[in-house]
Amino acid sequence: MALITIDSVSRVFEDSQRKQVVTALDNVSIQVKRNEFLCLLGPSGCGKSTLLNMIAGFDKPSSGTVTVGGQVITEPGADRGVVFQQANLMPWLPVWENVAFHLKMRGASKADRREKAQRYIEMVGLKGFENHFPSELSGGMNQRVGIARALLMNPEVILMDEPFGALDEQTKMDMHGELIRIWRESQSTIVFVTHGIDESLALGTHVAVMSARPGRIRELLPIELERPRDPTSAAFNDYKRHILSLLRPETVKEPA
Ligand SMILES: Nc1ncnc2c1ncn2[C@@H]1O[C@H](COP(=O)(O)OP(=O)(O)OP(=O)(O)O)[C@@H](O)[C@H]1O
Repeated sequence: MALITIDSVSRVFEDSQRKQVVTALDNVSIQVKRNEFLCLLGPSGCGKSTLLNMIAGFDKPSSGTVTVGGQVITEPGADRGVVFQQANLMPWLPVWENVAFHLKMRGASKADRREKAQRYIEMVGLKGFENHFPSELSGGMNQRVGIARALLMNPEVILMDEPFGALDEQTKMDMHGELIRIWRESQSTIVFVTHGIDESLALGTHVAVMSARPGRIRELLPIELERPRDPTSAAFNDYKRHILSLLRPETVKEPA
């Protein structure tokens, strides 16, 4: 049984300023099972964030439905944690308070927040930095705080929108390894938006390759590569070649 079902979802935006309509997603259907790691891959503007936002409950389909655990999504919920490209931390709060921020909103005591935060701070490898402030941490460390904050609510699904987009290549590769460890440890289900082919192949159990606007699913690929994945291996590059061919603009056939 699928945990997430995206069923015939379309999303049309009305651009009133330019007096035009934009079809961001056109009849998209995907299913994600528990513990899968789905990467949504496609060119800029193909509707990846729009799709993720609908799973998060920040936006609604123009037609079709998104269900998580059998419930039709109409609003955000604690069953779905979201990690954005920017960690969006509170600069005036130390790491542990940022991690436990949602608990504070729910009125949990300081002792309870501190204790609950610790487990996730350790899970993302930030032990020793509990009392640091965001400005004292690197970009990668701030993203770890954002991931710990999302994990703390113990969500069934973690939704990530290009979370490592602003990081340098080496830090990004380190974070990939960390994220796979966290995904396994937390036994969560992840939907991860990226426009990086290598990133999608480093992470996903599945890669959904999307076409340029209007966004459609060109192919949903199960990725059968052993971990840790070697981006120089022949098998990795076979997948890469196939994805590149899917992303290449369709060539116009000459008339016979
Ligand atoms: N609120 C909105 N109003 C009007 N158009 C929108 C809105 N949100 C998104 N769009 C349009 O829908 C299309 C898909 O946008 P979306 O941000 O989902 O793409 P994306 O694949 O995530 O792009 P990127 O990789 O550049 O972040 C784009 O053409 C965008 O301009």
